[in-house]
Amino acid sequence: LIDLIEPFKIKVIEPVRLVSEERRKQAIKEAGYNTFLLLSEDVFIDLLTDSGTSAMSDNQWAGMMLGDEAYAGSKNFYHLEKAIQDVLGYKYVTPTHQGRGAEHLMSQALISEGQIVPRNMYFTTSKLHVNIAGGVMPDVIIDEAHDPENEFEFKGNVDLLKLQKVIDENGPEKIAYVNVEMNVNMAGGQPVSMANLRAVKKLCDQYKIKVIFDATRSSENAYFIKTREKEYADVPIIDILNEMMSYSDGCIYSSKKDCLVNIGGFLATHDKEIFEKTRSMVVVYEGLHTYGGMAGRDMEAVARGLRESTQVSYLKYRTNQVKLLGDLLIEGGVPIVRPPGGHAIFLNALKFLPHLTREQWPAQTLSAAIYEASGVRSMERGAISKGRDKDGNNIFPNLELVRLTIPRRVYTNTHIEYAAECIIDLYKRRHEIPGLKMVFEPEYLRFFQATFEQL
Ligand SMILES: Cc1ncc(COP(=O)(O)O)c(/C=N/[C@@H](Cc2ccccc2)C(=O)O)c1O
Repeated sequence: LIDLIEPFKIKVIEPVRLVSEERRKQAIKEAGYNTFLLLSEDVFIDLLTDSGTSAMSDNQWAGMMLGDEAYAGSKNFYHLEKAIQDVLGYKYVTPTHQGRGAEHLMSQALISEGQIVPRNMYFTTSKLHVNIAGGVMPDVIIDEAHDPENEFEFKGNVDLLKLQKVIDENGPEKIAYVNVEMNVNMAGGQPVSMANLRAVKKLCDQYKIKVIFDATRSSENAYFIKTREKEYADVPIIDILNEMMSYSDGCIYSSKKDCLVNIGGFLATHDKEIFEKTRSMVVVYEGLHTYGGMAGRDMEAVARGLRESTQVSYLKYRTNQVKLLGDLLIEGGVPIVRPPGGHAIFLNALKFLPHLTREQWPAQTLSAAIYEASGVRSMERGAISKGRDKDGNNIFPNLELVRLTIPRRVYTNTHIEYAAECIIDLYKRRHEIPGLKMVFEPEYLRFFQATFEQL
């Protein structure tokens, strides 16, 4: 039990309720079988995302009362800058309203038409911002990441041979930067090892290619380095993070995850040139360079949350709660991506619903069926998220997944057990679940707003 014990006690609660099965059937139909379109009040346990859904600490809430809402030079910005310098080791900080703001600035600043941004594995908004800036984003992740059952403990690693091939085939000048995400979301929340980060930087330095991290879940990645790379067993998380970031030129960071806040983002860098480019642009798209679309109080909450995210007792509880869900599902025979990720458990929808064709959207079908059966909301992370290729054809990735994403410091293990039990029950009657057909497809990031009907 000691591995699961919460390093906090609860002071404020927010009531949740399980609406009737009849209402759930109606609600998911009204939402076009897209969990993004459900009303929060119809959701019992919300495992859609870990983004912006954490519970803040008393320390962070106290910080909210210290918001310096000066338009320029807010003291909260300097607290945020100091926290990033201390925890991540970057000297320069550009605040943004959330991760996409930082992705927009970074891609606009560093990419010219036709350039390439190799990344371990794509993320939807990251890829779109690279495309908007005129670039392409080939995946260079190791093959193990595409095998849901493979138990390699650093499935987020960059495949150095694949990266070398992209450089050799296109020439280093065509590479805008190499982009490495930590606890790779689309691979199942899978970490990158310190050894791999070091090797990627060494390779890129040979060609003077910049390395930019997506550090959105880097505290949880640091915890996996501490627990899985033996030389780091006794190294403090803050020192592991500093070393990780030393193998990059800069990062984008959606504060809505590991920084334990409801809104916020930033771009941080060791490189004065990147800083000056992005700082000049932030005033066009986000706000002044000392608030970047955040209120002072929000910057204070991020500064305090980033520091809190380096506490081992918290990271141990957090990642073990995710693993609890994974272990319960494995015990129940439910196919999931292994090993359990840092922020979520990913169901293998192809194995869960083998009677459906890819055009019946197994992952979309499963996430809707889970909600109807249990009131638990999850997110489709398969072909609907992957989208279409440049010829407009649907892409059907190996990883047709449903993400059960655990918010930080929000749900108890009883909630986790309830979700597992309901999914195991659904698995037993999986052959009864009909597929879906898409009836509306928006232009961008279709998974947010597409609607479906049951076949
Ligand atoms: C590795 C990584 N990098 C950047 C961002 C953007 O940050 P932001 O603009 O949201 O702050 C995200 C956001 N991830 C959220 C929200 C989301 C976003 C798009 C599709 C589905 C869900 C999620 O995974 O739930 C991320 O995971």
